[in-house]
Amino acid sequence: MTGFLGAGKTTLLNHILKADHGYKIAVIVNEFGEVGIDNELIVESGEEIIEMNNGCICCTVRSDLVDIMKSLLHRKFAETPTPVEYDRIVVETTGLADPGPVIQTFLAEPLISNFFKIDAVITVVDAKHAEHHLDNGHEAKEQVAFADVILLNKIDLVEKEDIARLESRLKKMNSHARLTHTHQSLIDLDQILGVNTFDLDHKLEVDPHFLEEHHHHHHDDDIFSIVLTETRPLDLDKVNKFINDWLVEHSADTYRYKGILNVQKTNKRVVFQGVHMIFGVDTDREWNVDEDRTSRIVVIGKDLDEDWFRARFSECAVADGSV
Ligand SMILES: Nc1nc2c(ncn2[C@@H]2O[C@H](COP(=O)(O)OP(=O)(O)OP(=O)(O)O)[C@@H](O)[C@H]2O)c(=O)[nH]1
Repeated sequence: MTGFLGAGKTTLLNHILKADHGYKIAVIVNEFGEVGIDNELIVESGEEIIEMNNGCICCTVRSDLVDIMKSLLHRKFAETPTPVEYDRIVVETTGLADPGPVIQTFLAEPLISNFFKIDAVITVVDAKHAEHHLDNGHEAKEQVAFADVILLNKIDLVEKEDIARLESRLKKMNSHARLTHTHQSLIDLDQILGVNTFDLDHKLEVDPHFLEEHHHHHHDDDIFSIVLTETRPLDLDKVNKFINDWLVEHSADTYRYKGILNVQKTNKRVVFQGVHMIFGVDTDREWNVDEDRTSRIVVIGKDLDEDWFRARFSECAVADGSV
């Protein structure tokens, strides 16, 4: 499962985990940024969820992916203290991952290619922001080009003629993939699980060299993440002001942001996330008694003004530190 930052991958994953499809699914999630927030946003499902937060699945931690797959194999078939049952594995890549090297990892390692089959490369496309991302970087293009199934998501945010223009652009980039329009990544799971549409010849047409061992993916250095933390409770009015100023001054450079905030006068966690100008703030569960209530925001973007974010976030703390 791939797709640019904020396209709707975790939303799709949650849809898969909540649905009544009868499969046991193991999930591997790779997140961009040093602090994992996705794990907090994935629904409780009792399925095995393995996080990879130490780097990008398509380059620096490809060997970790191999180790995780081998360990899943071992835990299914050998007698181990931590057995796990699954019939399928869903891998959610980061929004900046190039799918080619990830696919290559599955095919190049004999133990993995003997026991696992790639069912489909599913690419979620953000109908609102895709044109900007396709125009400004190579990752979004690769993700579309390598897809077997494309979810053209967030159709609620765009006009019909914009969807038609984007759809025709996507079809020109990849005529092989099946394309479906979605809202909140809601798709009939028969269209994405057990579809057996992975086509190696198609991938080789996209990139004749992608199976070569030395293939190396280079991320644009100007896209990076910063993590903001604050141990003091936050004042909601100040947070609102911070977010307003952020959207006015920095929405173009902030590709994706997610945060879990400890706001004064509420015992619930405040979850804040967005993509460029489109953002949402909501409360979710209550903080657990022993839980560390440090507020954390991960911001991923282009040439981020780190000093501005740090200074402004620290001003959101309540003046006297009261809860
Ligand atoms: N309006 C609208 N918002 C959506 C839709 N699908 C997802 N979202 C929202 O878009 C934001 C990003 O969704 P995620 O599912 O977290 O995206 P993602 O691809 O996992 O993001 P990263 O893992 O950070 O790359 C969230 O706030 C979602 O609630 C949709 O169809 N319409």
